[in-house]
Amino acid sequence: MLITDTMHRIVWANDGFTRLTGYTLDEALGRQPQELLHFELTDPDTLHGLNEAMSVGLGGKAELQRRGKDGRHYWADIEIQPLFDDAGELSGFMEIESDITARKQLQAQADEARGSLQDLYDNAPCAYYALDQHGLFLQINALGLRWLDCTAKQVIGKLSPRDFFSPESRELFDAAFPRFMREGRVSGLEFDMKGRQGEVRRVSLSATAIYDASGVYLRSRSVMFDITETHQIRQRLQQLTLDQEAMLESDLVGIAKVRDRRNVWRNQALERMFGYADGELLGTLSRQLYVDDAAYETLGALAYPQLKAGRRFRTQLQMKRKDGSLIWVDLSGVQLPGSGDESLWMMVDITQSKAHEARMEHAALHDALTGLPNRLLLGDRLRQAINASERNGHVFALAYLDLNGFKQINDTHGHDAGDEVLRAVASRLHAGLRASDTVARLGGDEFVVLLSPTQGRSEAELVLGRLLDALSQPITLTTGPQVAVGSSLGLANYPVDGRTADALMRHADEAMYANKRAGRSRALQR
Ligand SMILES: Nc1nc2c(ncn2[C@@H]2O[C@H](COP(=O)(O)OP(=O)(O)OP(=O)(O)O)[C@@H](O)[C@H]2O)c(=O)[nH]1
Repeated sequence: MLITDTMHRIVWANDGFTRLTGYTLDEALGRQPQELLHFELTDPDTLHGLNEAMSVGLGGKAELQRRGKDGRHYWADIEIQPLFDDAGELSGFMEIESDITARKQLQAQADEARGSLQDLYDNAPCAYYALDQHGLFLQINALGLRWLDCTAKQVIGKLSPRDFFSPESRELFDAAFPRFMREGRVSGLEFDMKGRQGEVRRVSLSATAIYDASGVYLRSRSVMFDITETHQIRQRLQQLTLDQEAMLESDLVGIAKVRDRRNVWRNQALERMFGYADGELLGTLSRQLYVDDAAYETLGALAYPQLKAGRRFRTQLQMKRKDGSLIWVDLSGVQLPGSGDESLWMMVDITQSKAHEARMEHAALHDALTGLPNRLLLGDRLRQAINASERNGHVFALAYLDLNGFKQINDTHGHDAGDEVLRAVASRLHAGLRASDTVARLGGDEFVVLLSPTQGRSEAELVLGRLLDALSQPITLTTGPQVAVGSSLGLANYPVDGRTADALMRHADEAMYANKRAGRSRALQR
């Protein structure tokens, strides 16, 4: 404690002053406390306010930073009171100063701790908030506000998280919040939340409830994590699993996982495709799906080296159903990565498309009316015959055949009757030949017979003579009448009459016309 005169000069100080500042009374006398104990970090505004008050004869209170005689800084709590003489005139000031350094230090530490907690609270990677019993925000950290795109003022006491939720999430919240208030805990609830600017997040919420002494709910302590990315990945994985299951359970593709050629997994489509009951193929050897041992061994020998080399194996082959019937299968296999010796096989029943393919191929190469090979297939067979004869020196014959009087049948009995005659001619020609011979219809009433290698020309002529005999027999139409057609024939022998398909055809054609012109209905002249 000290006393100053009106000029703020120290006129008295007690022992406490000496203990606090280090200055003796003698050293202090006549000096101003400000000059004696001034410390530059002292808040100038506080000091100024105090001086102002004293200049008009008032006292005041302040917390100031001081420096003692030994240079030690300390915080002082200062209370100044004006002193008056008997006449009521201001005679000086009494100053009571106490050391509050320890308290100030504690306060500073507490402020710092509070600051770092606030920092943690605001910048944590999650939203922290508290909700009152109506579900309204009592408090929310900076990140939470950022997610909502709101200021604290806009939400505290006014809004609830549910105001930012999708309709489904709102329903979930409305059901969960009363239960949470009763049970005091909720964990990992997921909501879809949308900030005011429209940014959508998936959040996971956990909270504990705080109650007063009588068990009345006061507030929540809630934490919300942004799990948008995890949620998206989870959804993608789910979709992928669904896709995969759909694919594996596809009705069209039979799938088997195979180890040591045994089915360790299969889908139902596989069993359906091969006529087995559900589960019947599980654990069985794949041998039973093959036509025979040879097919099974051949497939294994072809496929497994490819699979081991990391390549996909694919083929089309006939396989066997449980009832023994055969199906065409498009089979592809691949080694399963990281599975040791397991491979995955996919099988598609292509029986129908194979049959369709065969029909298309037949249609492209055969005459629709008679079913005989057409010009295209004849050309192919002819070239094959030439190649074979070039290799082995055999001879063969080609005959061009054209009906006579056919137009008349059409004109008299109708086009259907004409068709019937063409079919009858085709069947007679076919019946009169060996399997290795070819009879083709070029169109209209023109046919070509390709005889496989013969012993000589006479043998060919013998066969053709029989054919012409057969053709000259009357044909009874389904409508009743009998008709007869003649035929002119021209022969070409390989290699004497030509070495190419074109040359042979031309020669036979010309020979046929020559015969027709000469009126030789069944002549065999060249
Ligand atoms: N019904 C039927 N007639 C056909 C078909 N293709 C061609 N024609 C007919 O067959 C007839 C062939 O005529 P031509 O070659 O003069 O027959 P042709 O009376 O035997 O006389 P030549 O061959 O000269 O001896 C024509 O009237 C064609 O319209 C067919 O697929 N079905």
